[in-house]
Amino acid sequence: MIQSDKGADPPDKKDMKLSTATNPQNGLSQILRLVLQELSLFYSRDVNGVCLLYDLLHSPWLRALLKIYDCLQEFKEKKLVPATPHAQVLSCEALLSAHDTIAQKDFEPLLPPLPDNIPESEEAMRIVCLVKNQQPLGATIKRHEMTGDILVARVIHGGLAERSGLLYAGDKLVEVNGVSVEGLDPEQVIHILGMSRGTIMFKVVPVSDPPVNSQKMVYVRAMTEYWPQEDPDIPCMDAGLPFQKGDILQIVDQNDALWWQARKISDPATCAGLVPSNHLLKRKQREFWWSQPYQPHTCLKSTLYKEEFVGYGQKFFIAGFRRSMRLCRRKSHLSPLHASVCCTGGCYSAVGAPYEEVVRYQRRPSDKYRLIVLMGPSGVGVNELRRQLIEFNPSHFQSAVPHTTRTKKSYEMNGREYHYVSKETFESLIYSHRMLEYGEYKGHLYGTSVDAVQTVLVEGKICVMDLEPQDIQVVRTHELKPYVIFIKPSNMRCMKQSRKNAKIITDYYVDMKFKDEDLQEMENLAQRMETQFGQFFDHVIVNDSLHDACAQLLSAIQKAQEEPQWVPATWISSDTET
Ligand SMILES: Nc1ncnc2c1ncn2[C@@H]1O[C@H](COP(=O)(O)OP(=O)(O)OP(=O)(O)O)[C@@H](O)[C@H]1O
Repeated sequence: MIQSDKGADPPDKKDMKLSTATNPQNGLSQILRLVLQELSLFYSRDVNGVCLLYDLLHSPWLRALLKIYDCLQEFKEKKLVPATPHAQVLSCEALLSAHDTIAQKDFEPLLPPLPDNIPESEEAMRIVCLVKNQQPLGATIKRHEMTGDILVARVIHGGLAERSGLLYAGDKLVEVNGVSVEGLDPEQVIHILGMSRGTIMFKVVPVSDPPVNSQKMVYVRAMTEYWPQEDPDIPCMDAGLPFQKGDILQIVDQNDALWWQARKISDPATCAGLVPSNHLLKRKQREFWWSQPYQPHTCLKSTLYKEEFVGYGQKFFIAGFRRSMRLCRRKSHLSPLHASVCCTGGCYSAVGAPYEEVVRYQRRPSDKYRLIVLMGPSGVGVNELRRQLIEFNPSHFQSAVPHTTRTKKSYEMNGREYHYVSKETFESLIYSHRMLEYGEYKGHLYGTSVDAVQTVLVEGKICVMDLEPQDIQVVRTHELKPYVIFIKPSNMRCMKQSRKNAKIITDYYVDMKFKDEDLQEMENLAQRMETQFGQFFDHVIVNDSLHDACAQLLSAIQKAQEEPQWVPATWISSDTET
């Protein structure tokens, strides 16, 4: 039996490969030697035995021989054969002929000689041939107000015309596909272009100084929306780029004071489009797009006041969940104090800058964590999610301890539930812009200070705070680099189901169940918040299933801290740490 013949075992496959690779001769003679050795053992055996045949077929040397045969066969098939027996001679001749043509400047087609008597005023023409494909040509034309000439108004970045490098803004069109454009309207020229198939030939008088785009690429966040179809002023509606609040745009050309060229970073492959410049959009916003100011939740009226210890009854104490603090937050916009400071403090007005310059920011492991801001309509679950997050990992996530002017109760501790301060101290914090949010409730002031947030961040923890949207501009500083997560209700049908046992907090009822009107109000408010403040939201989570929403929140926070994000450019340029 071959199995018993251990002494004649072939060297293992790996070694065989190695030795074959270093010296093919050695490997082959080794195999052949093995074959002869093995064959000698077969002489004395019964040639009719099935076992013999079995052993023979399973013997490693036979397989090795078959492999060698396959390799030889493959090599024979692969052998390269020249396409023609004279290939080498032919290629040599072609090279020499090309060399001679270039050396003798023997180019075709031969152009007729220039006439001797060209008047000085004769304009040089350029003939441009573009092959039309599915894409637009990427250029706009206009009629010169004085001369009536048809001019290339702008060449769109990334379009066919720009990529050809042959058409420039300011070039004068003379002919399109052999048809003179003299006296035609731009619309008639567009019609000729629309009718043409395949190649389009332009005869142009080139502009004397083609514009050079030396500006650096700028990225901006759209703080408003823009719909070219609804803008009667846009020079070419088809070339317009629509965008929504919060879209990140790459501004590729700012040569024109009124109309910039931009592309969305979510769609980088497409050619650019026209967008109003910062100056123009600001003007348009003032003229047409004054959106209705946001009206926060005002339906809660104080009648019966009963202190409720929201924040207790958990496994441990978490600051910033007190009922009075939460009710006060909702009313903060109504406070006259808030209004007076807010206006001098540069809070967001409905007509703010339409574009905000942004850059990519990647937090370094040694940097403090970014502040996490949760916001959403009252009752959507902002506090529930914040509480779950802190309970999930209290050594990693924490709330800031708020300030209040009310007196400390016997069971409270200064710096645990609140920082208890005098009205004067509280107001001086407001006037020195050290309060991120504040409000008045039942004659007392409540609020969260920058320092309270910094205390959490300096400890190397992630500070998670709940904020009303009208306070968003106050926290948007390079110091805190907030990442804003909007918590959104799902549709009414799902909310009715998921909020069956949920309790709403009001200042006259404790543990009141959600009514349909509450859910409807929540949905309306969420829509208004999104419309007015959507540009500030870095991430949106629909809070339907609490479990899913928590998981999404955790993952969003991780991304905010560990992955590059678009942030206002001012946060980075004024950041001494980076
Ligand atoms: N996904 C959810 N499924 C079921 N119940 C939820 C969900 N999210 C929140 N709740 C419940 O809804 C109620 C209101 O939530 P929460 O107190 O967090 O609201 P809120 O957004 O903080 O509003 P407010 O600031 O007015 O208190 C609570 O009883 C909470 O447990």
